[in-house]
Amino acid sequence: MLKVILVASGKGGTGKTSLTAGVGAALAANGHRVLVIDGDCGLRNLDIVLGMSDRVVYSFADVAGGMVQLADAMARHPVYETLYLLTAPVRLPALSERGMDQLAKQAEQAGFDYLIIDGPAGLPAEMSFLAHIATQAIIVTATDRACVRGAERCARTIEQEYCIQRIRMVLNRVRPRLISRGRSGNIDDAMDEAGLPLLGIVPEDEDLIACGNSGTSIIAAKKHGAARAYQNIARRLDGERVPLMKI
Ligand SMILES: Nc1ncnc2c1ncn2[C@@H]1O[C@H](COP(=O)(O)OP(=O)(O)OP(=O)(O)O)[C@@H](O)[C@H]1O
Repeated sequence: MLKVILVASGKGGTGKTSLTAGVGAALAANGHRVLVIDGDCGLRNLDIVLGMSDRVVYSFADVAGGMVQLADAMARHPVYETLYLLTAPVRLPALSERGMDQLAKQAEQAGFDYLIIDGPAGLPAEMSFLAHIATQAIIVTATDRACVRGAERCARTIEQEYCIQRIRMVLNRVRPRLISRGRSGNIDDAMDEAGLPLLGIVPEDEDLIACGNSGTSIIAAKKHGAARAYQNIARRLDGERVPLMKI
């Protein structure tokens, strides 16, 4: 059965796109059929991080609006054959819940196991349409208190307004040295402040920045650091019990 996962955050730039690309590639590398959608209307960049800018023509809004079928609109990843991308429209489109339902239905009929939506930061108007089809959410946050507070607010709204019950948190850009010196919030404090179960932690990893710029998959490039963290998260999404990585 198709799992539809919304990746969201309170603040911008917390690592949603990097996580969507990394976890999507990890799930595909583990044999799943994965459709990733860039939900950041007007500010799309998942195609760049996936190295697929030259492959995208249609957006998810074209499919939801009935202008094109999913099978004709989605683009296949150059390395992972079971990973597909549907990009975001360049302008904010008129969306409908019915259109989004049709999109999810087509994804299910096409045999996808996962549909991962790289959502916009915060809670703009289009969020309600993206959240409408989601059955679970991942909130991505840094460990600093302001960011965690934003994550908590975002999670609460997603739960109350869009009725998504399964919401988990990923702590990104975790820097153990700063934590041990007391200069960065620690993992327990972040969990207490957000009141959310932890799906995973991703260490600060400068290779991510280089990979994102060149469109190289971090999963293909290395086995440790953020790549390992994304692999662990993919396995947990799949129901495996995987201990938190030591960083
Ligand atoms: N664990 C990490 N270590 C180092 N850099 C990271 C990490 N995660 C993300 N980044 C970098 O942070 C920047 C923002 O990440 P990303 O684009 O994934 O965030 P976003 O939440 O999707 O942003 P937006 O809210 O603007 O859509 C990028 O340059 C990315 O390479």
